[in-house]
Amino acid sequence: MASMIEVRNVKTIFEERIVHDGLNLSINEGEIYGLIGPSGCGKTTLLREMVMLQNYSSGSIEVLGHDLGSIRHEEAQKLRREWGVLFQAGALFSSLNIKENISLPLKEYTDLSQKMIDEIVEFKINLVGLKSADALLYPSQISGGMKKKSALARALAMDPKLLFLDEPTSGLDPISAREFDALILKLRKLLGLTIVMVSHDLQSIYDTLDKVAIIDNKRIVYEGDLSNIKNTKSEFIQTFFRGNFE
Ligand SMILES: Nc1ncnc2c1ncn2[C@@H]1O[C@H](COP(=O)(O)OP(=O)(O)OP(=O)(O)O)[C@@H](O)[C@H]1O
Repeated sequence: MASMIEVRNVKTIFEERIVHDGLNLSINEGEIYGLIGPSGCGKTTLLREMVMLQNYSSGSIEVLGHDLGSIRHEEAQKLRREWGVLFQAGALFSSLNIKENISLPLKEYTDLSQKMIDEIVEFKINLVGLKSADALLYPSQISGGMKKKSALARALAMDPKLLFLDEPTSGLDPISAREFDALILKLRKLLGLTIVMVSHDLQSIYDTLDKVAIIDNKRIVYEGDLSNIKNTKSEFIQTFFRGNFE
């Protein structure tokens, strides 16, 4: 299995505060990989480091074979097109309709014709389970579930190999959350994506993740699949999973 992301001995220090004290993990092609841990343990920070939105203090992160610590500007620009990111807030532009939101990366990174862009956007809208007629709605006119789907369609606009999701089901009602989980599984199968996901949603964790890294006390206390997790001595793990191991 090809390795997509390698995190080696990563330390992250904000002023005096040590957030990560030597993280190691590896994410393989085709995996849905979860980052789990107590609030404030640095899950979002690690995700941001993986997509070059945040610097780490030492160690190394390699994404698709590129060492982010020594990457050149042009190479970095190219690499950014290889992934899609769905942040917690969804972050759609409120002044743009769904179609315009999804078109943004295609306009920014490609010189495709408007007709071509329209076709790609139409395809992505259907791919995430929205209707073609939704394309002209503005973010204020759609439900939370539809916002997440629209943001996901935008993250997929450039046909990325890698997809980063920060708590994708947070704020969704249980039905929409399960629908979103099913969508993620479908997309992985259909597009062969590798997915890195921060999550607090126990159902989502069990239903979608192949492998997890649990961050606690600044370190990875567990990396592996969920079936072996119950034997790990960690107060967070025992509390979080409430003894409900698979
Ligand atoms: N740019 C920054 N400058 C200073 N401190 C920061 C910065 N970014 C994050 N932090 C701190 O790093 C710690 C980890 O934050 P992070 O958001 O990564 O945690 P998290 O595990 O994702 O939390 P949650 O589950 O609550 O979203 C927090 O204490 C946060 O305040």
